[in-house]
Amino acid sequence: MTTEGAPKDTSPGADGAVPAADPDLAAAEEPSAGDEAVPAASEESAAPAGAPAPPVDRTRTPLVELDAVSKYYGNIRALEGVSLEVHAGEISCVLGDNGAGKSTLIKIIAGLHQHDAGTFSIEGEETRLGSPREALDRGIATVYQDLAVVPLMPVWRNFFLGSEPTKGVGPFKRMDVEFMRATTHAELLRMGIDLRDVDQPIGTLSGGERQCVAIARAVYFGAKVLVLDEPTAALGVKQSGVVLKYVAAARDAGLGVVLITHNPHHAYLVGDRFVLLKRGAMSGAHTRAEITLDELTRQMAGGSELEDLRHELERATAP
Ligand SMILES: Nc1ncnc2c1ncn2[C@@H]1O[C@H](COP(=O)(O)OP(=O)(O)OP(=O)(O)O)[C@@H](O)[C@H]1O
Repeated sequence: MTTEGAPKDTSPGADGAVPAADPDLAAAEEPSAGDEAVPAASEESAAPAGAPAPPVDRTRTPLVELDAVSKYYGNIRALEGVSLEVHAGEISCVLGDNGAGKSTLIKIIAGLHQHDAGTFSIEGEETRLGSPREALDRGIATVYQDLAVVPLMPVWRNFFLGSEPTKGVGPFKRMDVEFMRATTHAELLRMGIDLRDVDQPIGTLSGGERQCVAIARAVYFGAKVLVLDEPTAALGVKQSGVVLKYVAAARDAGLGVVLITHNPHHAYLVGDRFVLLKRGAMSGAHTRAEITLDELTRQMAGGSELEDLRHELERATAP
């Protein structure tokens, strides 16, 4: 996996309940005895059943804020005028089709690329990140879709990869294996992941479980902002539900989450804010209270373009 950072100070407990608005996900079977129930919600609301979506507080300083950010690769406009707010305890979803600019946006937030125009602020301070290491030091952890795990190494070893604690001094210094085992088990449990054997090679876990371990790792290492690159893209319905539950658990632990996805159903299950990208530009930005799942889906599907196409087809086939 590819998240790392400084060991955390504190973080509150997580409760991973995710309301289900996607009928397929709502129907998904629960993964293990340790998992909590996924109550079904109407598609108009992803707040817990019956409760209205909490109002978005526009006065707080975001953990991360992009304001009219642009990025060009030579003549290619990868991003233009894109704005995004990421708040503690909230999930900001970035939706877009292939080539929309999602990866470019991640790379700017993760410190791999720098923006060409606009502003990028972390906790109110305008910033230009020089490297992924700098992003991590500022509390931004990115979990990529193709997690860089060592498949044959145990789960606990992957959990601490690159940040292994040691005990003893001088020639007696060695990795604190017992601490790593116990901590990995406890941290996964705290996120609601009851992995019976943390000694099993991480390669034996499902793709969804590996995503969950990466999320738990970011929380443990004290990330303030968690960027998730299409965490459900390669997963089936059931596994997607499990991963979204842990995305919500990270949010409930107080992190600000950026969820990149092309699936409006997945976004609406957990999202507080939605930014839609199309060919590098922002085609919409909404808080949860401002948009329904139907409308989000329509906009993602290129609502007005589809309408135009339908009219054209009707004209073309008219007698
Ligand atoms: N290194 C690069 N050099 C030149 N053009 C690039 C580079 N990276 C991305 N692009 C272009 O920038 C645009 C946005 O690409 P980006 O990868 O950010 O989109 P995306 O939404 O992540 O797409 P996908 O879902 O297919 O990964 C595309 O037109 C792409 O071809």
